[in-house]
Amino acid sequence: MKILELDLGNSFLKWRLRDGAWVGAVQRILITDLSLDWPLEWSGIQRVYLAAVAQQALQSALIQRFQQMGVQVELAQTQAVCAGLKNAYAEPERLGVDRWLVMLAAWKAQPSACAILDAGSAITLDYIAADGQHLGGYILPGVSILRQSLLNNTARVMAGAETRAAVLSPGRTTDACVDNGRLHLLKGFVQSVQEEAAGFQIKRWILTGGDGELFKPWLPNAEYQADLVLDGLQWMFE
Ligand SMILES: Nc1ncnc2c1ncn2[C@@H]1O[C@H](COP(=O)(O)OP(=O)(O)O)[C@@H](O)[C@H]1O
Ligand SMILES: CC(C)(COP(=O)(O)O)[C@@H](O)C(=O)NCCC(=O)O
Ligand SMILES: [K+]
Repeated sequence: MKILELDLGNSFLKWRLRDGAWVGAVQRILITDLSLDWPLEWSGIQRVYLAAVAQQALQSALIQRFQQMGVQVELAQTQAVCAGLKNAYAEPERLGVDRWLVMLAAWKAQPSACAILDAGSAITLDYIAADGQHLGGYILPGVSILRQSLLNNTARVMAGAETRAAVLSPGRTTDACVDNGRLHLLKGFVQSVQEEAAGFQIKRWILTGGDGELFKPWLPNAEYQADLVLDGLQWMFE
């Protein structure tokens, strides 16, 4: 059966095709480049699995497009419990479905204590204990949002195009001060949560999300897995 897996985040729509054991390459498009008449070039798809945390209107428009093609869309919903993984939220459905799916994918791949850092539009961190209990987590502004919110709320901090050329040393231009400052902030966060995770007996670290690579130097033993949201969809529906 030909399945289309979709991850509608706050910055990008990511997708891949799956047919039995065959899995296609992941592709992505910026949400701002998505129009309602965006061509859906897929043919012969029998099902669509969708994880969405973007605006409701966009989610509904996407679902409607597939329905017009006669294709059923399975919309992922955050669960309270699945496969021994237990959501920490008192109102489980309020936990972002992308967070739930990355936890599910990590837990299914290896049911052991872990910390999962997902650096997308927002940065999320979630802890899972050895018995599958989600211990909760954190939501932070993402790498781009951090910079953009600074530029948007100050009159004279004017930086040029965004780069990833930052270093951990004092800047001598506005650009360098902004970018290097952000790097220090993120490193400090990672160091702080590593201490906390150790207190929870968590040694396994997993990195994901569009900006996941940026965190690698501070988490050298982390597994980097680019497509955990899409991986999680399979576990939810099959
Ligand atoms: N052209 C781009 N436009 C916007 N963000 C980009 C771009 N290239 C890389 N990024 C980075 O990718 C991040 C989004 O990563 P991703 O995991 O795909 O997010 P989401 O799941 O929230 O859509 C952004 O926060 C930004 O830092
Ligand atoms: C925290 C998020 C914005 C992350 O989204 P993303 O960066 O992947 O676009 C998303 O998981 C979300 O909207 N969560 C709902 C609030 C919560 O998880 O408590
Ligand atoms: K994210």
